[in-house]
Amino acid sequence: MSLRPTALTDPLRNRGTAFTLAERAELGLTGRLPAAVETLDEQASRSYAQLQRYSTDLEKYVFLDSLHDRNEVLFYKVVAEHLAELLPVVYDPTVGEAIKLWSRDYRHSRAVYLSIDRPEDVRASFQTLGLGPDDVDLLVVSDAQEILGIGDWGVNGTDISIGKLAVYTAAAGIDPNRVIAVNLDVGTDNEILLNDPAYLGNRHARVSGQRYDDLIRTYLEVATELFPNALLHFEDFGPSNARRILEEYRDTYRIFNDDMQGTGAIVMSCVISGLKITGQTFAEQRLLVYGAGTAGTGMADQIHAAMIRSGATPDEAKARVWLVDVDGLVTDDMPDLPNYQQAYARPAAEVADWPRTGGKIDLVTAIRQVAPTVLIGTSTDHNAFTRDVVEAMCAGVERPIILPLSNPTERIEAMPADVIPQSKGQALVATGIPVPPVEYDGVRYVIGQANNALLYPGLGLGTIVSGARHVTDGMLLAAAEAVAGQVDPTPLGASLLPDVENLRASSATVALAVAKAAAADGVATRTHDDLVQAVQDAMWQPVYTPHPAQA
Ligand SMILES: NC(=O)C1=CN([C@@H]2O[C@H](COP(=O)(O)OP(=O)(O)OC[C@H]3O[C@@H](n4cnc5c(N)ncnc54)[C@H](O)[C@@H]3O)[C@@H](O)[C@H]2O)C=CC1
Ligand SMILES: CC(=O)C(=O)O
Ligand SMILES: [Mg+2]
Repeated sequence: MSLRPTALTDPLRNRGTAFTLAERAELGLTGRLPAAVETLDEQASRSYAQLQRYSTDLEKYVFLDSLHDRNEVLFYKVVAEHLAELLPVVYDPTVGEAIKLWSRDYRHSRAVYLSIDRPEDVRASFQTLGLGPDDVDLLVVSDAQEILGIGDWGVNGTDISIGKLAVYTAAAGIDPNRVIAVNLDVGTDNEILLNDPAYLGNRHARVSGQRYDDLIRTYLEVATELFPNALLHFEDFGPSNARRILEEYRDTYRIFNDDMQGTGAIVMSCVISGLKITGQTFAEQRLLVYGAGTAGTGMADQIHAAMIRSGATPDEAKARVWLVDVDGLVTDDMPDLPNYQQAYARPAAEVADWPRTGGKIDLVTAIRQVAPTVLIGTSTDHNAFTRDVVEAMCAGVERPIILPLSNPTERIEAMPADVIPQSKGQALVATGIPVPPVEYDGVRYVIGQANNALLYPGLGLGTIVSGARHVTDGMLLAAAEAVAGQVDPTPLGASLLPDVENLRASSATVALAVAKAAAADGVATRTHDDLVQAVQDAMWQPVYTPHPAQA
């Protein structure tokens, strides 16, 4: 029996058993479906019940991934109805497990693959989609060098672009018909992949230097020329490339680096909430970042800028930031200091008499010397925030903000179930992964999820609605304040961030603030009489609209 492509095989058009008899006749589907005509609600109940039969999150991921490839509306209906439960399945942390197995479990190909070995194919690869200049709002691209906290996964990292896009749609109603997931396959340095016969990517080491830079430039030029209104989201690039690309191109193209800017902004939200409790200003903070790569230095940049806005001079602000990386406290006498750490390297003379272990100033020592008000973990160093670390933080300040942000679960610096009791309930904690509340001394501590997923969907929606030419610092700050503005963190045990359950409403609020900031910064290209309504109207809903053939 021949199974030629039909509306049943196109996930963007497919409705399965929800196709009416008239639609079935119109679309050439007569006799191709069982007799029942179901509602979307009935289909969603069945799919959710099917999902419950799987016991592991990875199995659930595979089930939802195939639903996504079968019927896009139904997939988003199920995810939207169970957002807090399913976000960790379609996204972080489960997506990390799926990425490790991606080539072996290869099922489908909804992304665009751009190969370093065929740069001449970039344009043709996008043209195969048959999309016009007004058809695309958003592209998410990754070269997969630093996927979450699990490192280099080459073409397997395609699923991070797809997962980030799924969150854009589930959380902020970005139209899934108007997005493109992209993998830049520049090779991989992951020996496991290079020696795995099942690996599907370019089987050579990562290419860097001029050829890499040329591919990035070609991608930016071609994507912008073909889809001039689209936001170009960069995800999980290595620290040096992430920063270089953002700095070089952010004034020319509409680009956004989620790990630097999105994470920086969600951390800003946490600190804004924390300061409502401590009653301090940004200029009074002392920030220690443990793991000074893409995300860590991106956060340092945004908190440094906030210190200046709240009254510190640039030098005073810089003197309130400390980075600790693999070689301990980052100082300006260290050889081969990467460019992204240089701005915050401490003068060696300043720390000459600080105690050293194995020649380096370790995390606990730095905390004892500095008494940070904010400790951020973006190191991938699992369990690095030991009891000693937490106690040293509490010895320095009354209510330390402690943010173990590394993903996925096997990389997190500390679990709140340990940090809360170790700090006797004093630490203000948020994590990158979702974690349950902690009961301690009769109080229920709700732990906010400081994952950029709470921020970037609304930021993207606001950028699209306003047609912003660039993503400005003002838009990032507006997003951070809009997220923090949705919670009252002052009751004991309250979360620093809004609940994931309310993510859709939260994203709309963020989008509104971002669109206003785009206008204030002079980068908006679209004006709306009623911005609130414009944001609502822009949010795609998982419903079956009248079929074109019936409309
Ligand atoms: N919560 C969130 O929204 C986000 C969390 N992250 C997480 O942050 C972590 C880092 O991500 P990226 O910055 O993209 O990676 P990266 O590779 O750019 O940075 C990691 C940094 O940690 C350092 N490091 C590694 N081992 C260390 C150790 N034992 N002690 C001290 N420093 C160490 C590395 O030298 C590097 O400078 C990942 O786990 C990632 O999942 C990243 C972006 C967003
Ligand atoms: C959340 C995220 O973007 C990361 O862990 O890389
Ligand atoms: Mg990331």
